Amino acid sequence: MKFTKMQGIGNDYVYVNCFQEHIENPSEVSRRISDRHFGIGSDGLILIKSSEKADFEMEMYNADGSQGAMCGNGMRCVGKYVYDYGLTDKTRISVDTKSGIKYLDLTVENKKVKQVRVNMGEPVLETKAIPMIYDGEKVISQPFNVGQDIYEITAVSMGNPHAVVYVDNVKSLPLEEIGPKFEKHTAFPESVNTEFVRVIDRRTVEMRVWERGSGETLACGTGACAVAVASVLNGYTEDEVTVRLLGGDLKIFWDRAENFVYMTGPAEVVFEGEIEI
Ligand SMILES: N[C@H](CCC[C@H](N)C(=O)O)C(=O)O
Repeated sequence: MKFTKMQGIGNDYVYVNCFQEHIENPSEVSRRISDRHFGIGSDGLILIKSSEKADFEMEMYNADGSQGAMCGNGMRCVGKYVYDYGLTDKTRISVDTKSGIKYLDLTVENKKVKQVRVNMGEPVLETKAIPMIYDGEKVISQPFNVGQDIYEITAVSMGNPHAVVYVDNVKSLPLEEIGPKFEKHTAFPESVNTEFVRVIDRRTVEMRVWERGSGETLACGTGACAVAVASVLNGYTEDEVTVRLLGGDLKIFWDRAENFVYMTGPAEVVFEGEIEI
């Protein structure tokens, strides 16, 4: 199987061009190749496929083999791949996903994509659509027992579920310990991606993320969007926020008039390779 290793601010996936390759069992392949010692090493697998409804389709799998519905950092890398590798010469493209069609604007320098702006769609707050088991329509800074502690959660879906928690210090968080407790929490029947956020000022936040199916990653694009929406809803920031993640920064803008969330950031190729699967 030929692959391209790419990363979006450190959120790294193995990309397979399914116009050329056919993957029988993507969940198993994702588990195998994601291992950072016995495989290629990645946060998961992303398949670039043809689509009847859009220019392309993105199919995404986490490192544990579970299929995700949407991947923001991955979407930027898909935009870079299809342009740089000659699958399209358009700089405005559409990519279908399990959470609907997303629209991308590609910024090209010297015939290569340097930056991508993605319309990530509408944030979803209704608990049944997150999905989240809760006796109420929305969860905005509501207290929940997680393990032995109480955390205030704001729940947002960007096509995948997110629990946003505000803390005073993200660096000292025992993420390995508390992350799995959120991931397995019974309030989230389809599990959840959890973001721990410190507000720096009205235009800047910093965060770490424990991802459903992948553990801590250096960045999460959909998570950064969920954090921006939660920060506006809680009155902490303006509608345009710089989200500082371990792997780099993302610019997020929640256009309240359109109710679309825009994410802008880089995408890079790390290396190309071939592996027996
Ligand atoms: N890292 C991705 C999110 C992956 C979400 C996945 N962990 C799931 O929802 O199952 C991003 O940049 O948006």
